[in-house]
Amino acid sequence: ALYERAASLSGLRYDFVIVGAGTAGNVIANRLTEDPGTSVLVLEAGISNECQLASEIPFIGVSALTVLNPSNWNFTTVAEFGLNNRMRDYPCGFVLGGSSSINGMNKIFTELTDHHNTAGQFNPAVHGFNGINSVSLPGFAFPYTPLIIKATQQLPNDFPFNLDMNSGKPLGIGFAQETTKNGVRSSSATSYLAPKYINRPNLYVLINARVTKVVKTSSGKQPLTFQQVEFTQDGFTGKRIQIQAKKEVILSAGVVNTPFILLHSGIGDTQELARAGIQPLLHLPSVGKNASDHPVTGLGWTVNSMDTLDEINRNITLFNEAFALWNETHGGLFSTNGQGHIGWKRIPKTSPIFQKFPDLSAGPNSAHIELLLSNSGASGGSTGSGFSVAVIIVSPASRGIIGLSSNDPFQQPVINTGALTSNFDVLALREGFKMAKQFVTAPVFKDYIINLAIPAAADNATDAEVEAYIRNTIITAYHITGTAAMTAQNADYGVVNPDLTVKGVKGLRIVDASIFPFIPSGHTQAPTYIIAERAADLIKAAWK
Ligand SMILES: Cc1cc2nc3c(=O)[nH]c(=O)nc-3n(C[C@H](O)[C@H](O)[C@H](O)COP(=O)(O)OP(=O)(O)OC[C@H]3O[C@@H](n4cnc5c(N)ncnc54)[C@H](O)[C@@H]3O)c2cc1C
Repeated sequence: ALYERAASLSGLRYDFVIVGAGTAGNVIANRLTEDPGTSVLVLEAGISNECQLASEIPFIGVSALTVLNPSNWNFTTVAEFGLNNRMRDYPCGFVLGGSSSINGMNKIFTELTDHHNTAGQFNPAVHGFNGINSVSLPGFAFPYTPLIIKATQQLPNDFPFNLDMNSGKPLGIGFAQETTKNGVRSSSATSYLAPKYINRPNLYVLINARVTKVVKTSSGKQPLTFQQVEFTQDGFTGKRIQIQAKKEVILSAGVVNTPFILLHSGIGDTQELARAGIQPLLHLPSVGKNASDHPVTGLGWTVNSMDTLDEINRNITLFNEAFALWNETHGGLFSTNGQGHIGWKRIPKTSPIFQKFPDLSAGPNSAHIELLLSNSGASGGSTGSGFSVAVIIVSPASRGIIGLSSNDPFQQPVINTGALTSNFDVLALREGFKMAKQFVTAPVFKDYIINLAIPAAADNATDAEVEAYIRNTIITAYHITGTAAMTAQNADYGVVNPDLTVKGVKGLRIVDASIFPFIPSGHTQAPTYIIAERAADLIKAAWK
């Protein structure tokens, strides 16, 4: 059941204690409690997802929830060197479902389970249909779809149509797939913690419970063991409560908070810990390092059409009509995340980039660049209509860090995504601009595209001007990963072993997006669900 206060819990000892009821944490909670003899407590710092309308409505979710909001940790990065010392908001979910309750819902690699395949926009042969989390196609016909499809026919070599980007072969342009069900967001909370699961008598989920550290339970010469967590429900000065795990503590607090909790527990770089005034217990210098993110910039064009999504973004009457339709039917534009089509492209092998840098993509079928095609202007201007392409580098070379600002677990972590600190990423984004500009040369756009709305990225702009535009406009795809990276058992770096146990420690495992050694060349929520499903099997096998 769901609990609000620790005093209502049945006790202070459970087989497994999971920190974070987010994307991964809820999968583990669900799978481990399939065995009625296994007790699981999940501690979630954030609020309940019940009655969070903005989270439910796919179209407004990201824009409403990435600004200052109770469902969001509302983090801010440090001034980032590669971004001309800009600081940026860095949202993470502070709610049941974690980031799956506030994210953009774009889904790469999973099942489709509902009824939106109205015109053959995906390949049923490559999907399962019984998954717990739901995936759908947009239940709304975007006005630009015929143009996009025609363009793939006119430029088939560079922009082939891809019937299903989740077939394992993502390259090309196809229909977006999203984590929605019948027009409503499907998060790990609405799916893996659905009533039939959360009502299991062996599953306890406590909200408003902020874990401050994991606690060493071994003494003397025993292996270093962490089978206890400390949390509070009443802020910095609140009473600390200790909970014991009979078998394991599983950290699923996400890419920022998982390394933050490890550091506050004395696990990390001993010098960094000592500087922050934390007693070092285990020297594991990779904790918080290797942060990898997908930087996003983009191009926009004005178009010769009134049939775009620009009007709804500025006309409150139209907005309210679409909202009313969603309220009545869960249909219409608001039933989608607004993303009709996505493209995945490789930078050609012959590009001079690869004379200076290695190819960091995962393989010959993995993209370097993602092109998110939007049926509206880049900045939702007050007049006119547009078409825009968000250009994202999905095989970035830059790496950042999550660190400590003090020994106070209520201070926000130091977040430096390291964006654009490798020149590879700047050069790759310039290649992405060329791809986006080439796409709109398809004859079908001749009477549609009027002009590029961004002079700083015009064809006659200098390389320095384009680079300045990129550094000044980069936002994030919110795909940070890798801060507790998995490496081989005997590696001299990394944070977790291939079974996701923390190196050099007993009783502690990490299951969330922080364990990826390399950032996936797609979006990150589907790989996180996959990691969590696999981890649940590993944990069950370890305790059989
Ligand atoms: C705004 C946004 C948009 C995104 N858009 C997309 C998208 O369109 N497609 C896509 O594939 N991916 C997207 N992502 C990324 C994707 O959602 C994440 O990679 C994924 O959800 C991470 O899952 P996780 O389990 O690692 O962490 P989370 O899902 O963030 O879960 C961590 C949980 O731990 C809790 N927690 C943290 N610290 C503590 C503590 N001290 N005590 C107790 N609980 C704690 C948090 O509150 C949270 O509930 C987006 C992310 C964001 C933030």
